[in-house]
Amino acid sequence: MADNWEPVVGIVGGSGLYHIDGLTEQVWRPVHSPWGMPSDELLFGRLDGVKCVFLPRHGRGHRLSPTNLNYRANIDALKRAGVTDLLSMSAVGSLREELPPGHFVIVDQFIDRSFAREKSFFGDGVVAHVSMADPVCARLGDALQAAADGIGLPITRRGTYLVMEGPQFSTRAESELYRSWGCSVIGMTNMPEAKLAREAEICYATVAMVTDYDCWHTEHDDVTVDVVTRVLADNAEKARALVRAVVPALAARREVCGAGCDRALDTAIITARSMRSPVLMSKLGAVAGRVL
Ligand SMILES: CSC[C@H]1O[C@H](OP(=O)(O)O)[C@H](O)[C@@H]1O
Ligand SMILES: Nc1ncnc2[nH]cnc12
Repeated sequence: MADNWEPVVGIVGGSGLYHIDGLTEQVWRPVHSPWGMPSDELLFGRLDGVKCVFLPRHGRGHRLSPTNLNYRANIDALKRAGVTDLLSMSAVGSLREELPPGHFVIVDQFIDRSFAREKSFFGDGVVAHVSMADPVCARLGDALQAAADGIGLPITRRGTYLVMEGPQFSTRAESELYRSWGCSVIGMTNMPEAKLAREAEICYATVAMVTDYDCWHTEHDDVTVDVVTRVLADNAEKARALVRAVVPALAARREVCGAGCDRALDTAIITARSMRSPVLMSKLGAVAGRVL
């Protein structure tokens, strides 16, 4: 590993989290991507001396819907910005009684039911298949757990996040179906974000912040934006505290990721070198340059 290797922590802020506290040397800068326009400029800065890059997932002012987010441009831009460790901060509905609004979950699995999104950097001309068996980085998950414990923030270590297409919320039958599948929380954005982070060899972890009980719970109102908004501000405060607590711990990383996220492409590309598309190869420079 190069002597000057330095972790860079990326934070994707979801609904309600449009900035983070305590960033020094702050500057918003556009990052251009061959995959199109990211959701917004990226906010560069330092937290306790650690390089950080923040991206509001839906753009400042929440302009972009989950379906229309350019997930590839977002991840490519974060990779270009040098991000090694990415924290996805996401509002979710709860599918379990024991995960009430205000509670946080460190997600460890996903079921991807999104269907109207570009899900890979690869394709005809450069075909690749990365493993998604363990879709989040266990090292980041451990660090988030320790940081949450350190600030007395109750957090659940494991859970499955069901990704729906949206933008409408689920029907009651869908909500009950996902509960019967054992899912813990539901949201609209973490896929293909997690898949693309894996393809880009960025360590990724999700902090799912519960805002509502979706529509299955007989003793709670069905989810609406109003219901969600009532909890968002509180959750955002806790999320900022968690980010501040975890970032210094991530700075201690001085070696390759034990979970292997940063080498995901070692065994993924199947297209013969002589047959690879020069056009796609040039777009893949930031994401896959290490192995191309
Ligand atoms: C405003 S409720 C629905 C909205 O909130 C979540 O967004 P994010 O994951 O970016 O926090 C959910 O996925 C929906 O996009
Ligand atoms: N119930 C819900 N369904 C989908 N996305 C959400 N984001 C917050 N609450 C949600």
